[in-house]
Amino acid sequence: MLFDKQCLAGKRVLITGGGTGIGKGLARHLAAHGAEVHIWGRRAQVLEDAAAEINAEVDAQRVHWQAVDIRKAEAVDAAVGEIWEKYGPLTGLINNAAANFIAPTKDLSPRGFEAITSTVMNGAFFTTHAVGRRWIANGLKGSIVSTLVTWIWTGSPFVVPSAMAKAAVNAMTMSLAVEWAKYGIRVNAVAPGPFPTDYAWKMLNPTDDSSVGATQADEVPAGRFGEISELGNLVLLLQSDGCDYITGETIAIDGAHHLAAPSTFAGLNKLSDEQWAHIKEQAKAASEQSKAQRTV
Ligand SMILES: CCC/C=C/C(=O)SCCNC(=O)CCNC(=O)[C@H](O)C(C)(C)COP(=O)([O-])OP(=O)([O-])OC[C@H]1O[C@@H](n2cnc3c(N)ncnc32)[C@H](O)[C@@H]1OP(=O)([O-])[O-]
Ligand SMILES: NC(=O)C1=CN([C@@H]2O[C@H](COP(=O)(O)OP(=O)(O)OC[C@H]3O[C@@H](n4cnc5c(N)ncnc54)[C@H](OP(=O)(O)O)[C@@H]3O)[C@@H](O)[C@H]2O)C=CC1
Repeated sequence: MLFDKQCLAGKRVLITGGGTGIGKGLARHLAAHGAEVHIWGRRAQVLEDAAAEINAEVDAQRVHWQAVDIRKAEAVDAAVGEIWEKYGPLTGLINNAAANFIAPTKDLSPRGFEAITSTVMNGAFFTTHAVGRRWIANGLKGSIVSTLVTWIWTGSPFVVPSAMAKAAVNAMTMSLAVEWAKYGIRVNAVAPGPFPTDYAWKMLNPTDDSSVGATQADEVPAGRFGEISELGNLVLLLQSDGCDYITGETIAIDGAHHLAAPSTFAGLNKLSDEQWAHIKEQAKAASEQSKAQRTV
């Protein structure tokens, strides 16, 4: 194990969308390093099962769950209040819940747009606000980390509501880092590349012909998908007291995926030496042809 098993002892971290995929992986990673973890989602059974699974692994009742729809501000505030009363103050928040699906933007209905943006943008704000205002009122410091996506820098076709809402949470990250630094509240984000998870892949790569750059390992310069344990290590560091001077940052963890954007020749990474030789042959032939026509 890279970090000490108890390095997060005394930390209490809320993870929205913590019952599945990346959120569940982060819950497992933080609990395995001594943190108390609270997970939220809209499916009680999924949350209960996830908490039981991780608690059995760490041999302690370290993961707690509440069924909360983060789109509902009052429910969010009540659930955060319940954590404070029943368990004590949080030390960290991970805004990880999201909704998304691929669709041509021209075919999106207002309700489809709303389903995604209200979860990603409003949900992250309501949760951040409910937790942050308690930290400020109680004179406590805290660490907020939001799970964004590299589309905040590049945009992305066919997932426009997600790209828009994640960009808004990036703006919240930079803005609150400045507004809340004086309270000792750090506000950062991570921007993962592709980390295949069950539900996200059903939404974003449902058929063979929907397999494009955003979900393909061979489009990542590092040549592979991300592993949740490495994302867990980054989040662990941001939730620890080890780097308190980092705030307002969104850190990409994507094997250089977004830097190899589709607007570049990044796709050529997959070509073999033989294919390159063929390309050179073709290009040289074209050059020779034009050379023959030169008059100066
Ligand atoms: C590289 C990876 C990056 C990963 C990023 C991620 O965020 S992965 C995270 C992935 N994880 C998740 O997404 C987890 C959470 N996801 C969910 O809860 C659901 O999948 C949800 C996103 C559909 C929202 O459910 P809900 O109960 O809130 O909503 P609802 O069912 O009532 O529909 C509302 C409106 O949307 C319309 N509509 C729906 N689907 C499609 C479609 N495919 N096409 C077109 N439209 C669609 C539907 O017709 C309706 O509009 P209408 O007809 O009334 O005008
Ligand atoms: N997987 C990947 O490659 C990447 C993922 N991300 C981001 O990582 C995060 C996790 O994604 P991933 O694990 O892949 O996908 P999942 O679909 O597994 O996770 C999304 C979670 O959000 C919860 N959720 C959705 N809507 C709400 C709501 N209204 N209230 C409370 N909880 C809600 C879901 O639970 P329920 O439906 O039960 O409410 C689910 O647990 C997301 O923010 C995503 O955008 C970013 C880049 C890449």
